[in-house]
Amino acid sequence: MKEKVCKIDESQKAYASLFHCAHIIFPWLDPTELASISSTCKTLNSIAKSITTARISDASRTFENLPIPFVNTVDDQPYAYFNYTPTQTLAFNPSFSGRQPWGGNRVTRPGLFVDTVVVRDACGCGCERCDVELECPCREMSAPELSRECGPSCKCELECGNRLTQKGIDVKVKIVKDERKGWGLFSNQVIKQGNFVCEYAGELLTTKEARLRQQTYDKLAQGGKFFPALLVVREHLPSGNACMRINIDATRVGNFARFINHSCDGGNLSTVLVRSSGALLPRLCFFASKDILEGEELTFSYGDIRLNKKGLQCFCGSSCCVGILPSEQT
Ligand SMILES: C[S@@+](CC[C@H](N)C(=O)[O-])C[C@H]1O[C@@H](n2cnc3c(N)ncnc32)[C@H](O)[C@@H]1O
Repeated sequence: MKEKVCKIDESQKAYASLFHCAHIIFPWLDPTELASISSTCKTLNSIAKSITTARISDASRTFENLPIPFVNTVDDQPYAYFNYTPTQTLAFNPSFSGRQPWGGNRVTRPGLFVDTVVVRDACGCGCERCDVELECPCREMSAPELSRECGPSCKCELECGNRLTQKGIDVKVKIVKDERKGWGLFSNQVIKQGNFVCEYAGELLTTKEARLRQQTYDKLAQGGKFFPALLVVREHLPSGNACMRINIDATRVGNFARFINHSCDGGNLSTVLVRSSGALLPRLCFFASKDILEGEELTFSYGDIRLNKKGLQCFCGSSCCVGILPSEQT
């Protein structure tokens, strides 16, 4: 009798260890791995299900202030899988296959991402309260589509009134699947014209690397199942000549802005390059260009140039739709 009790203890211990290990390991698995391991036994299946439910409920892995849920009523893909960064990051090696835990009980920053690339000894402001000090030098605007905020070289902290785009998301959004456009970003509340929506975060690439990746992405996108998110931003001089080019690739590593689809009518978002004092590069930020209703899709124009006349078909549905997505020489 005594021996039997011991045996039960042992198997209970083994079961508890399996349960414990699964909770640690499963958040690191990709959807295919999770699906195959969940078919092995009932317990693992229920742990995998709880991970999937948590992933569906928040694309941002709690990196953002508000959860960003996935909604899919068109097929059985519950969520899109990618690595998350809330702000821009240096490029990873092309062979990078990094993973982040997602959907577990504990969320820890995996140390995968670098902070803002700063300029050492750059000038910043010395204000105590930039929102009341009108003379704050960081406030000056250099162009209508370029805004300036306080940054890493300033004395003020994140609570400063002149760091609007650095505090993360402040509006409710969701990611909804469409049969033809793939996932898209939708508002989950009314958003007033002029409100900050989000930054476009991803890997910062050299132009050489951007061109290489674009070639690969173009081929993969032909199949209709791959959605690249490489954005090229050009900063222009008043003369109209481009003076700086930034390549942001949110395909493998990015934030929820990677789900914003194109609209030929310009959509309801405008892009602004935001420079912050002491940061080497500006960040691309989206603001509401008009009042946006709850449930409306958030879109912007990917550009006007369509070099590839046989490019991907556009399904924006606007009255001025050109029929193909913008494409230009990267
Ligand atoms: C930045 S991603 C947008 C999110 C993407 N729909 C997804 O599922 O991940 C850009 C890609 O989405 C698709 N896309 C964006 N706007 C579209 C549109 N108006 N019509 C058709 N496809 C679109 C194209 O495949 C494009 O390369």
